[in-house]
Amino acid sequence: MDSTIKVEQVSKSFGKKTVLNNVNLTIEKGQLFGLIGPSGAGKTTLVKMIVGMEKADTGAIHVLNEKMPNLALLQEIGYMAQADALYGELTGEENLKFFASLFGLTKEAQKQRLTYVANLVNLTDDLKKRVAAYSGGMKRRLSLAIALIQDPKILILDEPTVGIDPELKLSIWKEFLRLKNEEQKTIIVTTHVMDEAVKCDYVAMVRDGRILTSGTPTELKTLYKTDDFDEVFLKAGVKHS
Ligand SMILES: Nc1ncnc2c1ncn2[C@@H]1O[C@H](COP(=O)(O)OP(=O)(O)OP(=O)(O)O)[C@@H](O)[C@H]1O
Repeated sequence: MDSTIKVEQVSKSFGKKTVLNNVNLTIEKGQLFGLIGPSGAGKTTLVKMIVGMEKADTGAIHVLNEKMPNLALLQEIGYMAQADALYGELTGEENLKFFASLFGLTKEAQKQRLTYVANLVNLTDDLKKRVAAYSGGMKRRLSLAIALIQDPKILILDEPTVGIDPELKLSIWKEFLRLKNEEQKTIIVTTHVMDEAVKCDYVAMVRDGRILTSGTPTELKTLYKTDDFDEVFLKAGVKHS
């Protein structure tokens, strides 16, 4: 098995509610993979299972050929959750140092990564401020920086650009593309914004716990005979309703 992430026949329920229903996905090394779908579709549950924070009821998930969940793989997976998990009483820098210390980085490597990630998300000048005094967008940016701190092979980013202004959003997407193209990172991004979907190499559209359709943005536009990605989603939904 050579794919970086393989999700096979995965289903998950919470109580009586089926949240994921027989999901299959294959994500290759160096791919920027978009999980697109409305609120409640099951995207967060799916990425949490890939990270190893939730367990599938049935089916299997493999990351870098290891069956998930697997604690040893946390070093290789940078995860940015939808809700920021930050220490408000600490400064931005202290938060970054804390998370860096969880991974096996030398002091020098920690310093270099800290400077790089802070600069990347435009927080260098705010590192000495307490996180409790950060705006919502600054907290998102700090969460993104934390996901990148250990230089993982895989990045799993749950709605990474929500609450971030358009200019920074563009520069963050530029960096995702650079990480993928130059460093062969494998990146999963969840979003409900279609202009982000078209930037992905491969897109899976999720609704009601099922993958409605998947393919490259160009393949999907051809398949559904439209240039408008919103319309692809609507047409895929009608086909499966
Ligand atoms: N721990 C849980 N217990 C019970 N229900 C849950 C739990 N986690 C998620 N759900 C339910 O599962 C469904 C899918 O939620 P999920 O967060 O995966 O969707 P999503 O596509 O990420 O939506 P959003 O874009 O709003 O985050 C929702 O109906 C949600 O209420």
